[in-house]
Amino acid sequence: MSDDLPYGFVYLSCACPTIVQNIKYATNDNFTGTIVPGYEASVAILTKEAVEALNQIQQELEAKDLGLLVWDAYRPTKAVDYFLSWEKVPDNQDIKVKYYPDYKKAELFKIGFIAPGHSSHSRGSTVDLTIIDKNTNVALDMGTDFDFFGKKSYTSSVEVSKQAMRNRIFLKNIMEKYGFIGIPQEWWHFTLKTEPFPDKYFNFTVR
Ligand SMILES: C[C@@H](N)C(=O)N[C@H](C)C(=O)O
Ligand SMILES: [Zn+2]
Repeated sequence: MSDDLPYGFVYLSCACPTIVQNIKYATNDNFTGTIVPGYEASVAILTKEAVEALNQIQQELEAKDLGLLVWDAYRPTKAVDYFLSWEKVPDNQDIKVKYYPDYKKAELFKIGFIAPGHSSHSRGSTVDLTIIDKNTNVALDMGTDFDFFGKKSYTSSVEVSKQAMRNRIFLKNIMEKYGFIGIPQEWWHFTLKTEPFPDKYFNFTVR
C-alpha cells in the first residue's frame, strides 16, 4: 500500500479500519474471471468526504452489532475500459451462469449494470457494499450476490424474500441518511451526492 494518493483521496482502512473489505476486482472472483487491470492491491480508496460518511454509517451500524463490507470503491478508468473490452470476448459459460444468466453481455451495458463509458466509481465517491454481522462477518441476506446482473438485483425487486427486501431498504435508508444515493439496477451501488470531484474521472492505479 503506497501513501502517495492524489489530493483528496484516502485509504478506507486508515480512516475506518473496522470496515471489512473484499475488493473483488483485485481477485479472479468477479464477473470478468480475472484480476482487473488497474487493481494491483486489494485496498479500497475513496475521497475523504466519502470515507467520512462511511465512517458515520459504520458507527451507527456497530451500535447494532453490524458493519459494512466493501466490494469496490475508487475504480480507475483503465478498469472501466477493460470492462468494455470484456464485452467483445466470447462468454465463459460458468461465469455467464453465475453473473448474467438472462442477458447478453452487450445488454448489461445498455441496462446499466455496467457503466457503458465513464463510471461514477472513477470519481472516487462511489462504493459497492453490503451489511454484515459484526461478530460473524456473515452478510445480511440481500437476495443476490454482488454483481449478479439480473432483475433480482434491482433495489426494489419483489422477486427476493421479504427479509431480503427489508435488508435492502435498511441499507438504502442508512446510506441515504448519510448522503449517498443508489441506482435502481443494483442494490449495492451508492454515490455520495456531494461528491468533491463530480466531473473528474481518475486513472491512478489501486495499489
Ligand atoms: C459493475 C458494477 N459493480 C458497477 O459498479 N456498475 C455500475 C453501473 C458502474 O459500472 O459504474
Ligand atoms: Zn458500483
